[in-house]
Amino acid sequence: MAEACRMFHTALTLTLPPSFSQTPSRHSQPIPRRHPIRCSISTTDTAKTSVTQKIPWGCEVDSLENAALLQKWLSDSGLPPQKMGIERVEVGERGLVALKNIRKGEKLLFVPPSLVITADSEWSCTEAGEVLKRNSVPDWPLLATYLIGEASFMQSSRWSNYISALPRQPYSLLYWTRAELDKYLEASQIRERAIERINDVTGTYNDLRLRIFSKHPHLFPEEVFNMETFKWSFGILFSRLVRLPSMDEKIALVPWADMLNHSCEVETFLDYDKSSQGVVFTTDRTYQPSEQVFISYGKKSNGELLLSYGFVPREGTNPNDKVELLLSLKKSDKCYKEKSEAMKKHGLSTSQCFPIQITGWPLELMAYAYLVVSPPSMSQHFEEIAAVASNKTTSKKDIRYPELEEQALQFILDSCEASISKYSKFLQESGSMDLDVTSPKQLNRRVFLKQLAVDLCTSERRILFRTQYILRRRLRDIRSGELRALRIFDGFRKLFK
Ligand SMILES: C[S@@+](CC[C@H](N)C(=O)[O-])C[C@H]1O[C@@H](n2cnc3c(N)ncnc32)[C@H](O)[C@@H]1O
Repeated sequence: MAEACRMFHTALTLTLPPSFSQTPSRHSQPIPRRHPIRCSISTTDTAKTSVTQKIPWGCEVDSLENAALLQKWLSDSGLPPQKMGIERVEVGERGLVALKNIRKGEKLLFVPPSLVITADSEWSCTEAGEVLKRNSVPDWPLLATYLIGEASFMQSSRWSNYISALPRQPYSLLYWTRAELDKYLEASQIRERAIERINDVTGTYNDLRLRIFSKHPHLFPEEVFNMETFKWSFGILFSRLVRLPSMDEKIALVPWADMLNHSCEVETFLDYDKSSQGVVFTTDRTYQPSEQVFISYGKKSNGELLLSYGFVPREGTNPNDKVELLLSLKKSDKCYKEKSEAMKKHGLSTSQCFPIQITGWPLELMAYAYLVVSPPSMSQHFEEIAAVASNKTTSKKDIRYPELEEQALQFILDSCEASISKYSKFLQESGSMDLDVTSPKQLNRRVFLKQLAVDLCTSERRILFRTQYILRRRLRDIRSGELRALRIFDGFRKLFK
């Protein structure tokens, strides 16, 4: 799923194209009967009421009964015999476990295209699909609507066994309220990403409602297609949708394959295999019977994994972990106007985030720091530095201003320390908890969210501590080098005297 899941962190343009044709459907087909469902219409505070009471499909996250029915339906529908079975597992609640010895380099799964859900899948209500396609609804909102539509048909949908095995409430930051995000993720930039994502999903739903659903209420009744059900379907898409590079980069829900959990220690991902004509992955290690089999959801940081999948890997196990460091240009800067204009011109903001890994930080961050600390005498270079900071330049990237280096590093260090103190404040206040989050069902929601936040903040602060250490050492070296140079210069002066 690595490649496939890379899509989840690309900027998501959920909003629909501005011009929606309102042409009525050419051929109206009888609409299959929907099972009566009672979904409440859009709520503003999502956590006040549990979604479990609202979404009448799907199952508890650890339900094996529905998973067994899924497994049987898949076999009856053409899924070849498998070397793995769905079981309750320690990491990820349900997962695929080896039933036999599995070799390294073996291809597994072979899910045929007929069992894969894409934007081209047939709708139980053909007319609804046609309306969306006629309105050029992009794949993500189209699939979200498709999933709700199929779910509402329950047994009459061909995907009913699949949908019944999906979690009724996927783990996702979409289900955190604004108050919970503010309280638990105040220190982390993931909070902003979550708010942005929630707004995207809300905006997409409102857009669809305004432009399409309200015009075709017989196809998209509000009791079925509402904010609650969209939150569910987007939660499912964020945590299960994959991009299949060898299937023209199509995005797809792949039943069975989406029972595989993520491990930071493997690199293998799902893709379409043209020779066997199925979705497969190739193991990059051996598995003994009863061992859980993993794939990679992509090179994602702990924050990104929490955002889309609702979990944080064990501390220190994610080599792709990173933290976003916020750097800001002060309004009191003598060249605020010139610098902010140069930033704006290159798509930067006066408060800009840069990713930091345990192994270091990008050149863009250093360029941004140079720009912030550069004196008025360097105003002719502002544009050039901003271009490097924005990563949109084709010219040589590695700019160096030795005379500004100490100030730039000190500026980054100050920003890093300000961020560390935010994390430390949260971690101190939350107290040191040692709770097992592998069975969140038993844990009270607040404790569960708090533990996830503690895990995330601990891992992000760890990267910042390392950055702080490197910055301090570099500054110490620069300063001691300067001191040495000064002493040598002083020695020469005395000699000449
Ligand atoms: C693609 S689904 C995998 C199947 C899922 N466990 C199930 O039972 O439906 C992704 C979800 O599995 C869980 N998951 C996957 N990898 C995990 C991990 N390493 N640790 C904890 N949870 C994980 C998360 O809840 C995530 O949202």
